[in-house]
Amino acid sequence: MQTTPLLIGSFILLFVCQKLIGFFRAVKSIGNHPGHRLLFSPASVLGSFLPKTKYVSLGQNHTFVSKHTVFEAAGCDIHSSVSIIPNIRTMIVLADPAAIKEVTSSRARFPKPVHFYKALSFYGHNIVASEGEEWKKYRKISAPAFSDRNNKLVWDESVKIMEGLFTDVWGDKDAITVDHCVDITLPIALFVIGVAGFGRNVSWKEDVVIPPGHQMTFKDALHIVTTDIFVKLIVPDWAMRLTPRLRRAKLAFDELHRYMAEMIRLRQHSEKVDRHDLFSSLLDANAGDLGGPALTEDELISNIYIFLVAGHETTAHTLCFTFGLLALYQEEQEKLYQHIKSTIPSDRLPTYEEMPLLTHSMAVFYETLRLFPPVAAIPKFAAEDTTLSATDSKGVKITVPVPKGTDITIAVPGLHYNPRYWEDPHAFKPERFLKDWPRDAFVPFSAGARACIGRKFFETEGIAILTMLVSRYKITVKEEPQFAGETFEERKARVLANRAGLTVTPLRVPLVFTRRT
Ligand code: HEM
Repeated sequence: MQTTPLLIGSFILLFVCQKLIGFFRAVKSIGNHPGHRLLFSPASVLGSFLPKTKYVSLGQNHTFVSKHTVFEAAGCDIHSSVSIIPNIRTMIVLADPAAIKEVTSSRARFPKPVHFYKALSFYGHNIVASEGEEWKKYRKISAPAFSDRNNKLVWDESVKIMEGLFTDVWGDKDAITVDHCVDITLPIALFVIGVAGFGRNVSWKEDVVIPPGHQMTFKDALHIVTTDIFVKLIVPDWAMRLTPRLRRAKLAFDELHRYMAEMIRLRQHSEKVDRHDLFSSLLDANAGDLGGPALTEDELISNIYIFLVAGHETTAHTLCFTFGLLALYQEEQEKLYQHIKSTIPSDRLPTYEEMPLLTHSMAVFYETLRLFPPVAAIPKFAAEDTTLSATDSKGVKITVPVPKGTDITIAVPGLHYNPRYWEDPHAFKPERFLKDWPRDAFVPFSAGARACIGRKFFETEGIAILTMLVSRYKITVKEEPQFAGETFEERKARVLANRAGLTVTPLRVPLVFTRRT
C-alpha cells in the first residue's frame, strides 16, 4: 500500500534531479555568462503569457519592455537566459552590433529556427517560415517583384489611396477625429499591398461592403486571422467551434482562404497582361513558367498570405506610431512640414522621382523604427559549437561560448536603446538620422541574406503617405476629459502604449487630423 506514494515520490525526485543537472550543465556550457535563470522558457507559450516573476518568467512583450536594461544589469551587450520548462533551453541574447552582424551574415552557422514560425505556416510552407533550399526558391521567385519599376507603382498607388481617403472619406470636414489611428493605417497599408503587390484594387467605399458569397470583408478576415494567429496555433481544429470568438476566428481563416483562391482564379482567367508584380511572379512559379520546381497550390496560397501579412501589419503599426509621435512632438511635426513644403510645390502631387529629396520624412520613419521596431526579437540558432564576442561595461572584450543548438535572439530594442551607440536613446530626435549615424546599430529590417525583402516597398509607401498627410493635415492628440491634467510623460506613455502581437502593436492612439489652411 505504501509503495505507490514512495514510487511516485522517487520519480518526482529523479525528474527534479535530472532537470537540475541539465540546468547546471547548460549554465556551464555558456561559461556561466550572466543573465536570466528561469523556470519557464521565454520562447514557450506559458513563458510569454505568464506575468513577469523573478526566476519564473519574463512576462509579456519583455524584449520591448526591457529594452537595454537587462544588458546593463548583465554588464555586457550579450546576456544569457537558461530555462527549465518545457525543456532545458539556453539562449544568448544580443544587443551588440558586431555580434549581430556576425550572426546575420553567417546564415549557415546561424540559421532561422523554422519551428518558431509554426504559427505562420498553417496554410503551407512560405518564404518567412522556411530555410535552406526551400527558402532560396521562394526568395528567388519573389525578388524580381521588388524592383525599382514596381516601387514607382507603390508610390503612385499610395498617393492615389491617400487622395481617396481625403476626398471619399474625410470629404470637406475640417477636423477628423479617430479613436485609434490603426483604424486608418491598417486599411491604407492593406490597400497598398493589395493593389501594388496583387493588383487587387479596393476603394474606400467598397472596403466596408461584404461581397456576395462571403460572410466578412477581406480586410476583416485578414485582420482577425492576424490577431488570432496564436489561437489557431494552440486550439485544436475540433475545438474551433466551441465559443463565438473561436467560431469567428475559424470563419476568418476559411474566408481568407476563399478570398485568396478567388484572387488566383480571377487572375488565371483574366487576359494575360505584361505585369511584373509579386502576384505574377508567384503565379508564374505555380504554373512552372520560371523553370525549377513549380510552387504547389498550398505554397502559392501560403506565400500570398505571408506577403499580405508581412506587407501590411508592420507598415500599419509603424505609420500609427509615427503619427502618434508627431502628434506628441509638435515642434518635430512643424520641422517636417516645413521641409516637405520647401521640397514639394503645394499645387501638385509628390512624384516618385522626388522621394530621395524627402530626407526629413525618412529620418522621421527611421527614428520611429528605432524607438518602436515592429519585430522586437529576431530568432536564430547556432548550427555548430561556436563563440560570440561583445564588450562589457568597462570596455573589455568578452567571448561567450555558444554550443551547437543554442537559441540566439537579436534583441532589436536592446540594440536601438543601447546608449553606447545612441545618445539620449529614449528621446525622439529624427535629426540624428540626418547626420552620420551608426548603421550597424539599426536593424528594424534585420540584416544579411534574411533581411526584409520589402524594406524599399515600405520606405516608398511610407514616405508617399507621410508626405501626403502632413502637407495637408496637422496631427494632434485627441483631447479627452478623463485625461485632463496629465503630464506630458503620462500622455506619451498612454498614447504610445503597446502590447506584443505578431508585431509590436499600439494599444490605442487617439488622434485629430486638422486641415491646414
Ligand atoms: C515597417 C515595415 C517593415 C519592417 C519593420 C519589417 C521587418 C522585417 C524583419 C525584421 C524581417 C526579418 C524577420 C525574421 O527574420 O524573422 C522581415 C522579413 C520579411 N519581410 Fe519585412 N518588414 C517591413 C515591411 C515589409 C513589407 C512592406 C513587406 C512586403 C511587401 C515585407 C515582407 C517581408 C518578407 C517576405 C520577409 C521574409 C524575408 C526572408 O526571410 O527572406 N516586409 N521584415
